[in-house]
Amino acid sequence: MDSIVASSRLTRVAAQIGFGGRIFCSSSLRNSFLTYAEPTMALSTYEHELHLAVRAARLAARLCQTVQKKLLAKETQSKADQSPVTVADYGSQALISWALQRECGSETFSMVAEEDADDLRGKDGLEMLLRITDLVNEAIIAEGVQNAPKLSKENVLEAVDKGRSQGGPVGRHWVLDPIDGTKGFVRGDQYAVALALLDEGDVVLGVLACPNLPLKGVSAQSSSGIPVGCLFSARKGAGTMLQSLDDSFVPQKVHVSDVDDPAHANFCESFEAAHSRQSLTERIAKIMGVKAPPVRIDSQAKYGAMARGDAAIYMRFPHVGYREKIWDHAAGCIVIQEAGGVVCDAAGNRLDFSKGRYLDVEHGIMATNPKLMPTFLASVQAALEAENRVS
Ligand SMILES: Nc1ncnc2c1ncn2[C@@H]1O[C@H](COP(=O)(O)O)[C@@H](OP(=O)(O)O)[C@H]1O
Ligand SMILES: [Mg+2]
Ligand SMILES: [Mg+2]
Ligand SMILES: [Mg+2]
Repeated sequence: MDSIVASSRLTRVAAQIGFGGRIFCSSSLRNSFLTYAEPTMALSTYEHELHLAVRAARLAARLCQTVQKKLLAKETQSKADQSPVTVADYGSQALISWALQRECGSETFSMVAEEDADDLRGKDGLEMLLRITDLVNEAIIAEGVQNAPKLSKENVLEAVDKGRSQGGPVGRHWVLDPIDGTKGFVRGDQYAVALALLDEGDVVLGVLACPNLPLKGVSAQSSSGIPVGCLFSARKGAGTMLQSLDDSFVPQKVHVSDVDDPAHANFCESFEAAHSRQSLTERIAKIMGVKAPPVRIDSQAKYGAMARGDAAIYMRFPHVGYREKIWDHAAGCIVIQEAGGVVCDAAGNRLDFSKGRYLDVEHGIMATNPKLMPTFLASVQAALEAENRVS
């Protein structure tokens, strides 16, 4: 932790931005913030939006932490696709939607988010909805947001349903996974609150709040004394920063691993075998000459871990028929790219987040540093060809 030192200056500036009530950062009041803070400290492109995203993701992460500590069986449901969703997924989405609309205004607000409120409407969802409404109001009170009205259950339904946008190549759209890695969350393992901003089809900023990720080393034991709780933030052209989720350390720039010898590289992949074909990734690693066993963790925490060099390679090859969604990769993708990494599909195409809620890719998603990418791509293609020959 030696290089991560506390800074009252940065913490003070950060505290002036956002929901603390000291300065209300709606776009209409943005200029007054600039005048107040420091006339020379003009916020460059998307800097203001990144601050909002960081504050919103932190707020939601706190709600998730509260819930994860004592999650009850009745607080988890199964969605139509059999995947789990909890009161914290909905609560996180409602909070972020509410917080961003409060700052940015609701007229032109657009958000592409994973959850919708369908299952909360009607008798069967009422108990869960009441619990979510309590959690959201408690989180707002705990944050000390000034003049915040108490949200009704209808307000919560509306906030969740704001995430139904179709996104696309025109205009600005927030992209949210309120809990990425819900299976990890329910298991008590890794998960991430993942928030990105799409502008004219391009991801321009991304935030990953990873409450259970150690500040150093993805596999650090709790007995090591290394604090837990990371927040990665990236802005186009400005790099990727890592700070502690509790804001007690100065943000630090991170960089992907620069290893260029596969024999010294390691790779990360999904914890859940159902989410990525582990026999294929094993084959790819073998062809490439990677010797280390896979680091398996849930959620886009993988992208964060990779952005700071914990793993040199990321692989995700879903089983046939699965279609990726943009919220599962938008924030993580820019976090890696701004840390100097490359993200693409198995044909070497960059990921295109401008096509709506889905993210269509060839075979899967892969990431590494620019030096390893040519060998990595060739190994993936060789492994896929070998698989075709067998079947
Ligand atoms: N059969 C499947 N194949 C691939 N991905 C799947 C899947 N079922 C669910 N997922 C996605 O995998 C995400 C978790 O990623 P990871 O495998 O890296 O932990 C889930 O995000 P949610 O937990 O937000 O639903 C979900 O979108
Ligand atoms: Mg889900
Ligand atoms: Mg997800
Ligand atoms: Mg999710």
